[in-house]
Amino acid sequence: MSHETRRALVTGSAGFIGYHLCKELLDAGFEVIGFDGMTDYYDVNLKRRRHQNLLQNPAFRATEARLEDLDALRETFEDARPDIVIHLAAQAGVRYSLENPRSYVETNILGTFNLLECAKEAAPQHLLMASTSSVYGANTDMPFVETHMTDTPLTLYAATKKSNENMAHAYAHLWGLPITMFRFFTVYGPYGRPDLALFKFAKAALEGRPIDVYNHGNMSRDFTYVSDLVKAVRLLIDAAPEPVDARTTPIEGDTLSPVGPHRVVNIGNGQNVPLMDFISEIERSLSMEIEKNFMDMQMGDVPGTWANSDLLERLTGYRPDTPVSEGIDRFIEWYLDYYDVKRS
Ligand SMILES: Cc1cn([C@H]2C[C@H](O)[C@@H](COP(=O)(O)OP(=O)(O)O[C@H]3O[C@H](C)C(=O)[C@H](O)[C@H]3O)O2)c(=O)[nH]c1=O
Repeated sequence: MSHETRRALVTGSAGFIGYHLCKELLDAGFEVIGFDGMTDYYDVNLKRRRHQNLLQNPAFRATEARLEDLDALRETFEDARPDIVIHLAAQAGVRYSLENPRSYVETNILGTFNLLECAKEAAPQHLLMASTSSVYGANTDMPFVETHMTDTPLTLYAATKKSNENMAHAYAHLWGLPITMFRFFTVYGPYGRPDLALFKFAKAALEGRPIDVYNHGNMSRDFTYVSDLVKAVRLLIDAAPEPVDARTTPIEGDTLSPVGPHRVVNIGNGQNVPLMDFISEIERSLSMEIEKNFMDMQMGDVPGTWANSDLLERLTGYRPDTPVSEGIDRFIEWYLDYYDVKRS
């Protein structure tokens, strides 16, 4: 490996987005050090398989430990000596935060605090961390722009992610640590999380069961294809927020903090797709009609999301653009193969 090789530490490397990001970084020539708690929020075998796939590449290695385990995290940082840190490990999921709120505080608040402390000591060139479109909460002014109000979270999940944005701001200000926070919009694709709508809908349909459709289908999402998202993250690595005294030309609509190298960026597809259209695309892809069980709005859910991705494009020259029809086809192809589904 050449001296030029950059080392990236990725937390949540066995997770859905982490897995795809590690692949993207390995393809781009990074040495990648993964860190994952392998929690049993969903099927751990899927997480194991993702790590196994990554381990095929000699430039990847990983530690299995929880973020809450400060000693293990510190040891990983000392071993990795990362140039770049990408913090994706989290307790994710909107609705599960009503069932098990404590896990969000433990992983997202305490775990992220540990991560920030380790990053402060390791002083990487750039720390990039995941936030979520859920921070827009009760805001209905769409598309969501990064400068919109995010003071009305509807779940503890959103509240912990907004706290992460604020904690990161304090560390950027106090210690000069360059931090980019990305707000992800409903990510989907192969190797996706089993609790996400696409996975649940495809599984139920193929097993001949009805799907639960929330708010009687009157919802919409900015569904973002995972390969687009990880490409955006990779490009943002080289767009670190500058220190306050080294700034040149301002960027229109930038969220750069006036008191530290901290910026927030939406990563979304820029399309507001009605839930029923998303379901129709799954039916088209599977060539079958799916039985629907229409339900009321779920507590804490937001009716719609839609990203303004102008800032991402100004920073990287790129904006996600995979249509849901294409992304769903790629997911279904993966699902049928991975679970060895025989169709008549
Ligand atoms: C699981 C499920 C979902 N839905 C609806 C609810 C939404 O309108 C849409 C997509 O739901 P999904 O759970 O895939 O994604 P979000 O609720 O947007 O949440 C996800 O994206 C955000 C950004 C994160 O930050 C969360 O971590 C992530 O879980 O389908 C149903 O109608 N039935 C179902 O069984």
